[in-house]
Amino acid sequence: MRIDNFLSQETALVSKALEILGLHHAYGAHVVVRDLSLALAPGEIGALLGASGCGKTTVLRCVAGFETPQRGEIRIDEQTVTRPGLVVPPERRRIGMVFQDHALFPHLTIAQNVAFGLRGLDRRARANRVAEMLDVVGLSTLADAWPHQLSGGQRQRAALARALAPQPALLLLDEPFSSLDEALRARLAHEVRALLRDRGMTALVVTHDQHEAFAMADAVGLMHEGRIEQWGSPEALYRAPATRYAASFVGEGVFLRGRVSEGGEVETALGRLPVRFAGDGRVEPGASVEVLLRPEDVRFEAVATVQACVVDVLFRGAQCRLTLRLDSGEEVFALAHEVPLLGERVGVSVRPGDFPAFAE
Ligand SMILES: Nc1ncnc2c1ncn2[C@@H]1O[C@H](COP(=O)(O)OP(=O)(O)OP(=O)(O)O)[C@@H](O)[C@H]1O
Repeated sequence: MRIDNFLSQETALVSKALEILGLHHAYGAHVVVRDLSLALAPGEIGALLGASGCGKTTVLRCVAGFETPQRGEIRIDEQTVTRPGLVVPPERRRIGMVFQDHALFPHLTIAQNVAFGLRGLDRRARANRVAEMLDVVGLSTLADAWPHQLSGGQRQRAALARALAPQPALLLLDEPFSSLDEALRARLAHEVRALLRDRGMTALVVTHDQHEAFAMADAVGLMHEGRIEQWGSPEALYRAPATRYAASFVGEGVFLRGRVSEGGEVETALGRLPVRFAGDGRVEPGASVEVLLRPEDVRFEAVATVQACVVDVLFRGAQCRLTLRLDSGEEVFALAHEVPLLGERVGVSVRPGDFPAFAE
């Protein structure tokens, strides 16, 4: 057997907890999801990240069974739940859901909310499962409280316990923490990731907040106008953006103009920089390109051959983010521990390594 045949058969054998193939959905004439495909292995946490209106929630609603796409197939735990001519109803998809707005039943206690999806179990098994789930999310002492007596973060934990209680095959989370303040959001994202990993739960999170996506997911799909622009680990999205859009959406940074030299490096106002081109990786010498520089790529130094003027200082506690204007008129960010004076001229250098570059 040829090695490539062997590999493709191996790949086919790896089970998938969620598979979306060629999904296409329009509301009337307005196409919002275009030929979108993705897969999650069992226990994997994926995130769809993107600007408002790019179609993330629509993908989630198709997976949940609330929307019927015009084309494409969705498989949950190897079972087809959506394809042309077949739409399995939401309650038969073995999914759990957590939404932004808590959606707890206000007239039921927290324990009764968690028990809601457990009608198939006898009284004792149900009580045990509720107690276990409340323990998992740290709400055991609030079992008899009413939803309005809980804080926003506690309500989201309760919603998570309710979604996980029936032991779904897949958990869907739609902007789960966006109604919470920033510090709590970061803490809960981290906690929920640990909890889902612990239980081996497969999950798909939809968010416009890259910090939330990075904190929770193993793989992130950056969506743009109904398509996945890039699918990869948070590190890959940040360090090796596949497109200029991905480079500008994820993280902070600036694009520095430059020209490709004979040796494949790029001449810029910060000197000759080694680069990596996305796509097929080839750009002709002489071509105009843009090089992505993140704040941590640029160093501010007392002595350096390139000088710049400090035009802005953003104090962030442990570090400051400086905006430095180069003699070319272009501005770059740099991180610094010391705070220089506004208007001061300082030396600038670039860390060793190569940088993502995009043809103009
Ligand atoms: N039921 C609907 N009928 C008509 N248009 C809709 C409907 N639901 C969503 N849309 C439109 O489809 C587009 C994508 O919406 P969707 O909610 O999927 O995007 P999103 O990326 O989740 O955005 P947000 O983060 O703002 O929720 C938007 O332009 C929206 O106005």
